[in-house]
Amino acid sequence: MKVDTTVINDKGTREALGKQVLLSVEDMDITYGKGAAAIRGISFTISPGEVLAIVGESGSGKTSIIRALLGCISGDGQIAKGTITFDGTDITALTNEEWRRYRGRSISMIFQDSGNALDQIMRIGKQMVEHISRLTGKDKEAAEEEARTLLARVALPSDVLHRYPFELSGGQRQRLGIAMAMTVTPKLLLADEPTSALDTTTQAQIVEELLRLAKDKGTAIIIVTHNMGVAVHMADKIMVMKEGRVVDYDRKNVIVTEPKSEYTKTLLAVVPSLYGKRYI
Ligand SMILES: Nc1ncnc2c1ncn2[C@@H]1O[C@H](COP(=O)(O)OP(=O)(O)OP(=O)(O)O)[C@@H](O)[C@H]1O
Repeated sequence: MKVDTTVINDKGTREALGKQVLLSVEDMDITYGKGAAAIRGISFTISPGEVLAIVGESGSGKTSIIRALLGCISGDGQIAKGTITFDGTDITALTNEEWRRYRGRSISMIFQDSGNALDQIMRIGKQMVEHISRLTGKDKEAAEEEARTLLARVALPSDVLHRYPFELSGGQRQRLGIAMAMTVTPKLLLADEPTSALDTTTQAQIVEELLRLAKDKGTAIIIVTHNMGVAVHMADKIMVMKEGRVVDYDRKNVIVTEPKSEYTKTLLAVVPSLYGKRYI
């Protein structure tokens, strides 16, 4: 089995990587129904502790790629071509049972509306304790302690444990979903517009928490965002998508200083006015 052990260096050429590549996607096409491939020729790699941002306008294919990595492309979508190698295994060939083992443990996901996936009429404490016990094997007391720690990490008070999801605001529910996704330290965390529903202060806090996860625990993070400012702030590598194709993919500093496509230049042009020079 071939695992890509190269990265794109600052000069835009591939070079051998000292550390192991965690995920390697090679020449992947995704089709929906019988039509031509909606997503074409996707190739990228990510190493432990690295943050990759996938940026692009609505419909450019970001969510399809994330879903392919989770084995759950929506509708009649499928991987028509290419390979996805995760931790040395070709995950395009997994059985449903094997997928279940991967999801939540090795690969975690934060959706745009993570909080809405919760049972709205079951107390949050009960849901968290069950979730933590199932993934970690901890007893009720230890799981409750862990639940408090996770809530603190996303700036939610521990009295949330006694409440129901429907009693929280949308932003609080999203933070709760993010806390649950952090229950185990996944090797790979996929985050699809994780902060778009949150106010600016909470967004910054969640971004810092995600970056800490990458730095301290070596979790590789793929963040999907339409916001180039967030990508430039967070990511080590940036992949820019347009109409189902990659138009730029490189280390952040290369994307910022020498973008290849006009589209990337357009996205970058609005960043300083929105976020100030400190992100560049
Ligand atoms: N279930 C589906 N059936 C048919 N086509 C689909 C389906 N899901 C996505 N597509 C098509 O695939 C392409 C990429 O969509 P995708 O949702 O991956 O884009 P996106 O960049 O994540 O968009 P957004 O930012 O709006 O979430 C689009 O042309 C879309 O119409």
